[in-house]
Amino acid sequence: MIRAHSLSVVPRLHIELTTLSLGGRAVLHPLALAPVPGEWMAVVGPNGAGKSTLLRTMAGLLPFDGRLMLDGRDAADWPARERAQHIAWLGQQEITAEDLSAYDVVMLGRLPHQAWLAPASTADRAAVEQAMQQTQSWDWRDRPLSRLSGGERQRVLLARALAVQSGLLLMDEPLAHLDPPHQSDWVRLVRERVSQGGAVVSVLHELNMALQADRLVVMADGRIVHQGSPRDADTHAALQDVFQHRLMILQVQGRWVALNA
Ligand SMILES: Nc1ncnc2c1ncn2[C@@H]1O[C@H](COP(=O)(O)OP(=O)(O)OP(=O)(O)O)[C@@H](O)[C@H]1O
Repeated sequence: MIRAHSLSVVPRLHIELTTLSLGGRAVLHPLALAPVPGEWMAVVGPNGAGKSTLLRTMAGLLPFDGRLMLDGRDAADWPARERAQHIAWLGQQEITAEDLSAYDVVMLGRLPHQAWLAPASTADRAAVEQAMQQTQSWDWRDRPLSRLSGGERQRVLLARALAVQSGLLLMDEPLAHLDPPHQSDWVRLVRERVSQGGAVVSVLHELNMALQADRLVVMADGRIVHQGSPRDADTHAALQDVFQHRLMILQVQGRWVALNA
């Protein structure tokens, strides 16, 4: 695996939310969260807990009552291009141009760095190749997205988020469709990002992957009910609570794993 570009700027994001409503119903309740540079945060919780909504809110994609601050300034006051250089987003079931080649999809990640209608620079092309090599999607760079499998497509979309070379990476269910070796590769990529000082926040259903994060954010009913180390007993207790004690959390060869009870 090749090394990622070093991260020059890692912005501090901080959300303080009072409420967020969708379709006239409050789905997020008072909460605060601040990703830490050099840390991988995994957001977990049962279906409908509000994980994706929280992540979309942090990406500035949903209006809410409260404050979203980026480096001490209201995120809405940042020029959109500059903000997009600092925060990369990998969403679920994103609508993408299916006819674009995988290469061109990843190049979309470079838009925040490009002048209006300017051709891709050498740095843009290098960033795209590096991201596609890192996700092992370079071999199908010429194929349209519509002709890729679910997992292949997810690796292209992950490469697009990596190609932004942002200090903050927000990913909603990044492991969807990935087979076990590529899930492990994703964890290695995240580890590499945070070792360079980047901040990563991921919503994950795969608890065994989430238990490898630096911090677990446990959600239920639109609230953060616990934040802590995945190694702490109180974090395990919070997980047990939100999943109705239908889990076993065990240590196997030094690693915490969750099994369905
Ligand atoms: N467009 C919408 N209009 C109304 N309610 C919505 C809308 N989108 C989501 N919700 C509701 O908001 C709540 C939180 O949804 P969200 O997708 O954030 O949950 P989640 O924790 O990511 O769930 P999952 O694990 O199932 O992906 C759910 O109760 C959901 O039904």
